[in-house]
Amino acid sequence: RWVWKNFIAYHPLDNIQGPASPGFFRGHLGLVFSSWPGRKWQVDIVDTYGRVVLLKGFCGARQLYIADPRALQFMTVKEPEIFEQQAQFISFVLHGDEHRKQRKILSPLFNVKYLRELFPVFTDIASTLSKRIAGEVHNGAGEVDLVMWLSRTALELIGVGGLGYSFNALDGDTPHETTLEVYSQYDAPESTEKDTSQFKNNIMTVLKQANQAANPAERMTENEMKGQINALIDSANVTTSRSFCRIVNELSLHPEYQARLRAEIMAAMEHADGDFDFEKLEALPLMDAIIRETLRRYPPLPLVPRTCRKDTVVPLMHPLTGRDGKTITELTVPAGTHIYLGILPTNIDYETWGPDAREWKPERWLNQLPKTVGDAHIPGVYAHQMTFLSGNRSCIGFKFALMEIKVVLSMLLTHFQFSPGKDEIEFVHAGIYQPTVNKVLVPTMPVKVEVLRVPGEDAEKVRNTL
Ligand code: HEM
Repeated sequence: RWVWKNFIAYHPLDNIQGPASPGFFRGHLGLVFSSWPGRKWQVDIVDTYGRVVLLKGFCGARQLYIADPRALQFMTVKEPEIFEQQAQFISFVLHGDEHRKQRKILSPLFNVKYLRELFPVFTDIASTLSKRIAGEVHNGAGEVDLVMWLSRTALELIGVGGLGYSFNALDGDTPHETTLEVYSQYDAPESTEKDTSQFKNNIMTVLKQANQAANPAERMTENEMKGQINALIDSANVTTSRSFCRIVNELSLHPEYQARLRAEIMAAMEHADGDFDFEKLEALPLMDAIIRETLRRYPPLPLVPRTCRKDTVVPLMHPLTGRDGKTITELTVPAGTHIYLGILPTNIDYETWGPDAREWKPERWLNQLPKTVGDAHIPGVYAHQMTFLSGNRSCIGFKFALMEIKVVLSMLLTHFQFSPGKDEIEFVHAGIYQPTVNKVLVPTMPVKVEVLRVPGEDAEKVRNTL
């Protein structure tokens, strides 16, 4: 029956176009998740076959790669319960009502009011980062591998900002606690020394309180709670740290934008007489444009996977041409089909963004966006892009992430000038993008750093560069 169903009988997806499978057992899996050609391959298949592509998974299983905005809207906003997340991937591993309840409980911790309170804490952490980087630069300029410091900063920001717990991640080579230690120390009275307890309402306390208040039969076990905390740290840490890396790298390759952004930040700071706060940071147009553009062009996650739970007809915005030459205006997706939601190809679609869609061009956000951007009805929660996804599984922490990026960038640019080091940095796909050099799959990002201002000292030299 399995052979009949999968290989002989008519299958509704067989009319969709796609590349030939490179092998029976792994199908295209090696290519979807490969580091080379990785991201480029995902864009190429959409360019070649259309915004829905038929791929093969294990033992010939049919899979779909989808980058059609209406289909993405349908799967993530209209029918997210049918197109469920695969548990082994990033994010909260809860489904249905449990997921909805948890999201509702946590939402207040990600709103602007709460983020405003976190601003000084973020600034402190970013300031420590500047000291650490300055400590690695001798004689005013040198190459620094920024990936380690930027990763540690992201960990510390989610630790203190999200969990009310300092990992001391910027304190040299201290090993980091496991979730188990963080979780149990958090309960213990002697933990107060490490506990940044001005944030009593952090994710950990809110989750614990909600769990205790729940009906005993519905309570999460301690292990499930730890799983949630782990998922949160994972979701928040690598995505954000890789975004820091990507933006710093782009600024090092585009010195004119780096100088303009530095001038924008310095002007706002001087105007505020050093009293730089959340609102002022939010109001910097070039900063916003650079972040939007980097996250659009280089989303840290190029795709997210889903599984279709029941036979469903999915509408399309862009009709496809089937293998039989006829037009397809909707897809019949059988239960059990694995689907990749194509974030990257949607973010850089020529029809939406115009002929410069694949350039890194922050200027587009400072001018009026083409009408086609609005007409595309991209369902994403942020800036017409799918980087933080859409619907009830969209990134709950995206405003948190944006504030982290803004605070870190403003601190870095008012202390340092970045330019390319001797090795070219290549961002490769390793589930998420990571910076590497010389095709070695170890996160590395050596960038030339010139100190413009020793942390804690006057900004005279920075002013002179403007
Ligand atoms: C630039 C940085 C970030 C990017 C690009 C990003 C992207 C995403 C994406 C694409 C998803 C959907 C995953 C899926 O459904 O399969 C997601 C979910 C999630 N993200 Fe983020 N994220 C970022 C930063 C953060 C931060 C800083 C936090 C926490 C402070 C966070 C917390 C979460 C959580 C908890 C979920 C699961 C939401 C749910 O299932 O209801 N993320 N993120």
